[in-house]
Amino acid sequence: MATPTAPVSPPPPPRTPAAPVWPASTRDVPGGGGLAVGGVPLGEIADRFGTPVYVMDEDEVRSRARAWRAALPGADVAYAGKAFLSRAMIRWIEAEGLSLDVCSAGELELAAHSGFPAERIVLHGNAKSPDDVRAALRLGVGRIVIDGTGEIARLAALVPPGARQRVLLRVVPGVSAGAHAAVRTGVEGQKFGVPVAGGEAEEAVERLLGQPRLELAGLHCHLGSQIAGLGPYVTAVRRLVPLLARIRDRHGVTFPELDLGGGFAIAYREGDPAVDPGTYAERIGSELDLQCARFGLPRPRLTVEPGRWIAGPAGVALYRVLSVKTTAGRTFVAVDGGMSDNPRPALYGVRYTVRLAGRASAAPGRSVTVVGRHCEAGDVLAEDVELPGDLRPGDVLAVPAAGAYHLSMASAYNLVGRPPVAAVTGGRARLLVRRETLDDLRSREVGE
Ligand SMILES: Cc1ncc(COP(=O)(O)O)c(C=O)c1O
Ligand SMILES: N[C@@H](CCCC[NH3+])C(=O)O
Repeated sequence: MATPTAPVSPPPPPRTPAAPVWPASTRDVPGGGGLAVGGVPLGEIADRFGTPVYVMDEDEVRSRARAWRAALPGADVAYAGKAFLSRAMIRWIEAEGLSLDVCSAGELELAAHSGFPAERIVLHGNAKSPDDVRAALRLGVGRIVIDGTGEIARLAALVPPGARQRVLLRVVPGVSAGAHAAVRTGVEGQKFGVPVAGGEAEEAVERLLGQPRLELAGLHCHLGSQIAGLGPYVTAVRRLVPLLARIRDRHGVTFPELDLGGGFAIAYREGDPAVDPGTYAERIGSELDLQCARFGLPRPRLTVEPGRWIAGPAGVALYRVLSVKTTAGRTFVAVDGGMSDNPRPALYGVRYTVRLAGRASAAPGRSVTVVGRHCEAGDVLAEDVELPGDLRPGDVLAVPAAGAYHLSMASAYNLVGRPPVAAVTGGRARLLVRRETLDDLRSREVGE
């Protein structure tokens, strides 16, 4: 009788390596002083600028920007400003040689007034307002991404006679990817782009090619956000290159550019996978070569649009503990910020890790839930995290991976005012953006 063999399970898919959650400059302060980032003790930052406060590690931002440029020589790396934008951030991105993706006249004007070259700016938006488009044309942005067929004639009509605006067409390749349904933009049935399936994209290309004031330079797609694997990007290339070939066959046009968007995952908690730019470059680059060779197309210049990957891990949010309360067997540590400065837990169910930052503690840890100060039970930052048992009001807590989509999505909920941003580098901290004060909020009240 044959010996029964153990059932053979397929080999596990290759996992993206775990990524650091804290900026590379994070250290323990000697003598029990807690944590430091960029050479500055976080407790000192909390005392100097107040809490909540967002700390951006300038060197971390710059090295992350450089990582994408180094991984993709010759490609265009456009930082997606929606993740976090401030004058300093714009200057760092400019100095590192990146382009900038904006999606409103507000982001665009801030970039232009901060000296960012307009030709390196890409304007996005599924519903660009007349102000957005006018600002883009006045400032001379390099590319405008067309999101729908209805936009084509409207935009062309605003381009002054004799001028030509370079555009890309945002297409939907039918690829479902992203950490939450709300951020999956690569599939049909959501508001962005023009589907490849069913010929809609080809129809839009035809219309664009018929507009002498628009210069269609290529296709764009953005699959979604917080995408940890590369499979979706490979599939997108496999769908977009055949579309490029169909366009070439039908219209005799070969586009010089292909923009594959952003969406690269970062780690929010220890052990989370993240995208590695080098691996992306290798995998997507070789797929692009393969598909282009297959269809006899020259390889277009690639654009990528990382937002979160550059800004997220460079940011640390600091809060002060306001209360520690044990109720019905659970301990809640409430801090002086929450869903008004970080709506991500409430929007996408994301949970963060937290550390005591203002001092060291030898007290044994206990499991607590860190909550915000807002009027909702869902205002939770971190669930069942281990923090020292002697945690008390006044302690400073630090939340990592806080540089992207926190402040840029912050609100004035409960009229607490948005936190300031301080940059750290080389042992020094400086204020980039001041706190929104109650006077700021009251000054908007102009009627009775
Ligand atoms: C068009 C476009 N490009 C780039 C990004 C940046 O995404 P992420 O911050 O996930 O890299 C976004 C947002 O998801 C986007 O909508
Ligand atoms: N705001 C989302 C990502 C959406 C990206 C914008 N296209 C987040 O916090 O994860």
